[in-house]
Amino acid sequence: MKYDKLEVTAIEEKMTGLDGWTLTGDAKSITRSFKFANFREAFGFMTESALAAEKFDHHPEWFNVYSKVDVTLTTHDAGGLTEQDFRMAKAMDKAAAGRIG
Ligand SMILES: C[C@H](O)[C@H](O)[C@H]1CNC2=NC(N)=NC(=O)C2=N1
Repeated sequence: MKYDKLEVTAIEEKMTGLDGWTLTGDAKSITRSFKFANFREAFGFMTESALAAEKFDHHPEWFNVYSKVDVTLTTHDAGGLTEQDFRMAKAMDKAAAGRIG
């Protein structure tokens, strides 16, 4: 499935409904830093996110150190943001809910 790159106006509208995420200066990706109580919780979040990534065929760029997971979402195939990134952001928020330390 091919997803179209979103226009800046559509991105800005979507950002208003997405708490905690930041649009990067080039408007090609969104980022969020998740902090958990410990590594177990962080890895649980990553495991649940990985299953969502496979389901959506959309994979995060992420960097984990102990209880922190820094996430960047972008659609490599489109060279920017698509519906897939916002779908994945919501799935990751859901995976983090109740786990935030
Ligand atoms: C073949 C496969 O569908 C593509 O390579 C998918 C896999 N996961 C992906 N993840 C992300 N973030 N961007 C993509 O463009 C992408 N493409």
